[in-house]
Amino acid sequence: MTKITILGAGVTGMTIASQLPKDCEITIVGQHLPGDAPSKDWASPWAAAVWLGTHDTNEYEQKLQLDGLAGLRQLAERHPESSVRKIRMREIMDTGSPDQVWYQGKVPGFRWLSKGEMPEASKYGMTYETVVITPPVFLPWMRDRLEQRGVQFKRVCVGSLKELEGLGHDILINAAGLGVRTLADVKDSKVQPVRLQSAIFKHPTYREGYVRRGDNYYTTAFSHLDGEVYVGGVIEPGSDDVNAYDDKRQMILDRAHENQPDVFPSTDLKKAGFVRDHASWYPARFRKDGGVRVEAETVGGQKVIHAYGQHAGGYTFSYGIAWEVARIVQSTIADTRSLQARL
Ligand SMILES: Cc1cc2nc3c(=O)[nH]c(=O)nc-3n(C[C@H](O)[C@H](O)[C@H](O)COP(=O)(O)OP(=O)(O)OC[C@H]3O[C@@H](n4cnc5c(N)ncnc54)[C@H](O)[C@@H]3O)c2cc1C
Repeated sequence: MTKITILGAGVTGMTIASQLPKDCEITIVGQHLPGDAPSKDWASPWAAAVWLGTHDTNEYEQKLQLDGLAGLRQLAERHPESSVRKIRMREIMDTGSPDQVWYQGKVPGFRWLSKGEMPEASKYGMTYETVVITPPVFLPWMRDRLEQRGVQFKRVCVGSLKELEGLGHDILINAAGLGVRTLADVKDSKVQPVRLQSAIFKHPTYREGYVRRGDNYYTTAFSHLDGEVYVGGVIEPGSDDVNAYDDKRQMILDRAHENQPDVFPSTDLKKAGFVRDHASWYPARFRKDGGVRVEAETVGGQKVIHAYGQHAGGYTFSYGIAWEVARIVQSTIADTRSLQARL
């Protein structure tokens, strides 16, 4: 039986574990595990979390994202208790051109918006069916399912991949998110934190997703289909500051009001149903720095498969990365077997 250790118990590590061959013995190790008290030292519990096509991506990353949507849609259909649910998204673009929308015609229910469906100043827009996830439900649900199928979880904090060697695995999967910056034998400084301040509002009837993008701004309103709406946001690449600031909170509501006055009729936080701040960071490896990294490498004698760097898209890329890693694992096992057969 092939022994596999996965470093990282976020959405990336766990989705990978869920897609590995049944005859593998899998242990997930991490400093933070699903079910822990809330901590802002990892990203997965703090995602918005919707499938949203990342615009600045290459063909390979686009495939990973489409596979991500396919996997999440299957969960929505077969396991609604996972919190994954289908939702309609509306994207309004004040920048770029329609030919940059690589997912046109590739995601369910895609259609361009008519002029009358968009603000006058906008260039173009689209709507399609996507998914929304509630991380505090999804992460423990996935952990439970994996444990029921024999996957072990261990709390471990390491300074390098080398420190995991003693676990005796055949393959080590590195899904450590921002941790890859500091692991001594990875030290990928191209991965950086991106701070995102958003806010949660109560809204009993709003049940869709909305995004408006411009050159230097973006605004979002994602219903979680449970009476709460995630309203974003202020993005600051390079910062891991998890504090929420008054002026930014007000700016978020002002923009929501400007874009969807029917949903957010007041710019008064109390009247608008403000519930709480939502400020955290996600690990990103931008396209110019190589983008998402899914590849095998031998590190200090260990067979390692890296899986990290997916912009604001750990959920968007989840099953895409998991299927790609599973494919690399299968071919690594096949190579090892044929090598053994020749000896
Ligand atoms: C406000 C916000 C909104 C977002 N919205 C979306 C969205 O709508 N859609 C979407 O797809 N994504 C979204 N994201 C991004 C998403 O949250 C991340 O891409 C995703 O969570 C990354 O998951 P991960 O498993 O790779 O890393 P993480 O969740 O950070 O997990 C890393 C794991 O590695 C472990 N680890 C790291 N270093 C070490 C070490 N040295 N020793 C031991 N363990 C270690 C950690 O303890 C943890 O278990 C959002 C993020 C934020 C903050």
